[in-house]
Amino acid sequence: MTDPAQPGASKPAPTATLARRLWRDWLWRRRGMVVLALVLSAITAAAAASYAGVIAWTFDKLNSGAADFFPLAPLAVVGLAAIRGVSLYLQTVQTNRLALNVMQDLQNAMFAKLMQADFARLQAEGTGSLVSRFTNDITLLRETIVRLSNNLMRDVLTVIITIGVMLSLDWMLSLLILVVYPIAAWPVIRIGQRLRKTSSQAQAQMGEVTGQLEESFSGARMIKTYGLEDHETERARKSFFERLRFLLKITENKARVDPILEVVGGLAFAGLVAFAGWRMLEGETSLGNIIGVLTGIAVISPAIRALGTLNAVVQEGFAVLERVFTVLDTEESVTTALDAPALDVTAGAVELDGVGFAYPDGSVALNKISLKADPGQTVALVGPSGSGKSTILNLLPRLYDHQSGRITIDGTATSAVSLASLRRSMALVSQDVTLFDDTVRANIGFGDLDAGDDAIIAAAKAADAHDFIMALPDGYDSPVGPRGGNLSGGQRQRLSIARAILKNAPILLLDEATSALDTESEQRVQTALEHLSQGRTCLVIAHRLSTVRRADWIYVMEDGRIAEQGRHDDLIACDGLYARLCRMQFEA
Ligand SMILES: Nc1ncnc2c1ncn2[C@@H]1O[C@H](COP(=O)(O)OP(=O)(O)OP(=O)(O)O)[C@@H](O)[C@H]1O
Repeated sequence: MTDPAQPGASKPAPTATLARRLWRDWLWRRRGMVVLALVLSAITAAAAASYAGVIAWTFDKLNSGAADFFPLAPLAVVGLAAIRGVSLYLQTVQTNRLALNVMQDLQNAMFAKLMQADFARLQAEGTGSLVSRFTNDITLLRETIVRLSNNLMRDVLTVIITIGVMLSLDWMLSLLILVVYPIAAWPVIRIGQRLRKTSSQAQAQMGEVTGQLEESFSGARMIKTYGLEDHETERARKSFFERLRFLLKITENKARVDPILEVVGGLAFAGLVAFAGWRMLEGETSLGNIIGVLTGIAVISPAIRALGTLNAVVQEGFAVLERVFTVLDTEESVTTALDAPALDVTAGAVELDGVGFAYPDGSVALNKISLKADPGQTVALVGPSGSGKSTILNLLPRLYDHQSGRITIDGTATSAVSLASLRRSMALVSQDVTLFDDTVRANIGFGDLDAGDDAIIAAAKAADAHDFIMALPDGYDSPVGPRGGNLSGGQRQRLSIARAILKNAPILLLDEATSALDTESEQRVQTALEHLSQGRTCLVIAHRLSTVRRADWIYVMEDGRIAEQGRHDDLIACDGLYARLCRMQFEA
């Protein structure tokens, strides 16, 4: 049986990058919106450009003494202003709607992609930096897209149509302007390029700052008890200073744009006045034409100015877009074939055979590890810190892929089955409990999203959590608070055990809590864990004497290898590493 709804299923080689496909699909789906925005932009631009023609016509008529024409001129201007006002409003709303839709699509695509991303990648990037992608990056991108769609369509059209009108009035004068304006663009483009680089660095640094702030606030207990307030303040001060440096650099670059445009604009205007005066004295152009061309400049100047600064904004936005597209186009490395069969756990035998693994940074964590847990057995992993115990628990649900050897469940290689089915077959109960800021019911319910109330309550009873839940103000509907902050450590652990019971997976991966709970709490957690491990194959990183005594088999790890194995009494009798660890770790 194949299992199509699986994370990490490798798809056929794409013909275009995901980002490009997304963009194409998006344009096609929203073609109506795009066309409407373009039409409204064109009307707005045409209304603006018409000012030059109307003014030229009016002054030439007045100059020729057609006094009866006079009331028509202001009426024409008012009419144009009204058309422009209405179309400007509609166009602004339409282009903003368009931009916000792009943003939402990108946000959704990026979040969905990151949810499917390799665990290694999420670990390496860090929470702060990931969050910053959705806060800073997306905000910056929204500003860019809004500016881009507002200014690019409308202003480019305004410039093109107005220049057309100006050329028809006096092509020589107009050409002079067309020669001078591009000269202004060159330094602006250079500034934009520099800005893009700085902006990219500033975004990355913002991610670091966010991560650091999170650490400082979430570690408040440790910071206070260790008296690290000054140290943290100093660390934050350095990051804020670094941020200031980047922002100042960006501000300086942006601030250069307007003065450059001002000076070049002034020069152009002076040249124009001199040239126009000379042509008029020579009788080669009319007063109406000159005033019309000047009106044209007045119309295109703000548009060109907006386009000039737009370049800087766009460069900034491109830096962000590059980061977003990199996320979208990164291929996962933990994958299975699309038609990979679902894992069928018949008994629950877990086996590692000569497994070797090094983390992405090259540090070797496991060296030819062979171990097995027979169906229904509890196998304990014991060893000094850094010996590779957690790594084994990471490899079983394929959070990371081993590089050599074989990992099998009931004889089937974990790499040959769908990731979703593999992960469905295991429940992980870790010492750092993850609770979402939701109700007690929802937090247990994550074990099985289809479970009804009865199943949730039964799981809570088996985890010895029902009584304390009923004592909460709203029972199962009580919020657990951010990170489960409304509950005690033991209560949080019992909720996570209830969640695992509800998941009802045949294989249990358990990382026993090292942090001390009070005796009563610990006893309750222990009882809950005993319920949970009944009838399941259980691999446990053991920190308690009672666990190792009860275990069917113990693997003692050292430097990524199995140093000893056996049952508790036999290993104690050998008086080797295990006996030493027992004396230090458990009996203390
Ligand atoms: N994400 C990671 N990136 C790089 N190296 C890592 C990573 N996680 C663990 N390691 C390294 O792999 C080795 C095994 O670590 P592991 O966490 O499996 O040990 P452990 O026995 O579970 O330790 P502890 O009891 O302290 O949790 C260690 O040398 C550790 O430094």
